[in-house]
Amino acid sequence: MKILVDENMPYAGDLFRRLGEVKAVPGRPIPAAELADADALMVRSVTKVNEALLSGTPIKFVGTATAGTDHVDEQWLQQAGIGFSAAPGCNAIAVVEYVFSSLMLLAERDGFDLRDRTVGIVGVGNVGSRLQVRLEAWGVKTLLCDPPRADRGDDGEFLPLEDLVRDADVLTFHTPLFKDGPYKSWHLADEEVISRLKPGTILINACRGPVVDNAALLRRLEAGQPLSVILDVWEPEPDLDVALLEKVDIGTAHIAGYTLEGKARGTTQVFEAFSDFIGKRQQVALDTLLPAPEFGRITLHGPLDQSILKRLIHLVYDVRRDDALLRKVAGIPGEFDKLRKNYLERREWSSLYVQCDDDQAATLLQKLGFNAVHHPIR
Ligand SMILES: NC(=O)c1ccc[n+]([C@@H]2O[C@H](COP(=O)([O-])OP(=O)(O)OC[C@H]3O[C@@H](n4cnc5c(N)ncnc54)[C@H](O)[C@@H]3O)[C@@H](O)[C@H]2O)c1
Ligand SMILES: O=C(O)[C@H](O)[C@H](O)COP(=O)(O)O
Repeated sequence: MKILVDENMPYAGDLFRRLGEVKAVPGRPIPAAELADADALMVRSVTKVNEALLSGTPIKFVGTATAGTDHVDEQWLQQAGIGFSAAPGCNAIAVVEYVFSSLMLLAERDGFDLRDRTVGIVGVGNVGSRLQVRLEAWGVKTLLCDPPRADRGDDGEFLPLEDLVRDADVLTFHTPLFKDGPYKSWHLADEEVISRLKPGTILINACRGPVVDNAALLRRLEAGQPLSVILDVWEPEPDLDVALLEKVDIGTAHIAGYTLEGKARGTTQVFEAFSDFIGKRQQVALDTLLPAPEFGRITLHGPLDQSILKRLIHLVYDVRRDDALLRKVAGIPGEFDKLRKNYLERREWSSLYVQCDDDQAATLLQKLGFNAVHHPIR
């Protein structure tokens, strides 16, 4: 059995080799000749999976090691009898930590306490709900918008987008990209929505570029609308508008989900789904794959305040490194994808063991996702 895996899928070789012959290939585009004799295809979000790619090939299963699935024509796969699995939630923690890393940066730069701000979360799924939990653990008020969940009658107070636009100081988007249908999210933040944002609003897009109308956003910023903007995703990718990048406060190359843990979870989720599909069910413990982190252990004296939390967060991951890397190469063909391919190792907060002599600091850090313990420190 021949299994094609995207070359940007850590641990894929080691895992899929247990099931067959593995060939690592570029994802943008997948070399057509490799598909001619392959049985399974494991992709990332850069590969459009549809009839044009797979018709006439022997592919029987497609896995995408990503949360988003807008690059996959699931309806066609189903009618073609091709098995499919995504990796829901695999990188949700990474995106949450990206958002925190960015907000801590702006809080320090602009001199505000995050706990005095209200954060509007649009899309309260794997990412949005984890973001809500961590923000609330830190004492930040959140407002939630998720029409599909509201319509399903899920617990929680779900508000219309207009309310978040009116009342939130930070508006952060975490929806799938739906180009049409009842929950269309294409240009959810259009020119009208953007123009109604309060002065000083922080606008974040870490889901899919076209959820925010990039041309409209640039027009509003050029017209002097006072916003802070954090963009991890762009319309279009990889050829983002450099003029927009120059106007945003933080701009990165679609890497919000790129922790080692997030990528490893993505790979293991599709590996497990494929092993199940072929009737050779296997499970993988994530910690057997991951190396020791660069910073493994730290001691913290006394209580936790925003400045200390900011330093802890940035010790594990400081978004400025990815912002600087993108600004250096933006506009040069091929460089956006190269940044993503050669992404520097990044870990999640849980990789940092924090020994605290303050009980409350330890409890709070645990709630925020650090591996914290309360222990007297000599
Ligand atoms: N930048 C990155 O690296 C990165 C990483 C992970 C996910 N993503 C993107 O973020 C999206 C969200 O990720 P997730 O794991 O939370 O997905 P998810 O499917 O778990 O959650 C998405 C939520 O959005 C809601 N939603 C759908 N349409 C909506 C609309 N029109 N308005 C408001 N809410 C709506 C859904 O009901 C759901 O609760 C993914 O689909 C993916 O495209 C990006
Ligand atoms: O949908 C996702 O999971 C993310 O957007 C993911 O991080 C995208 O990364 P890629 O698949 O493009 O490497």
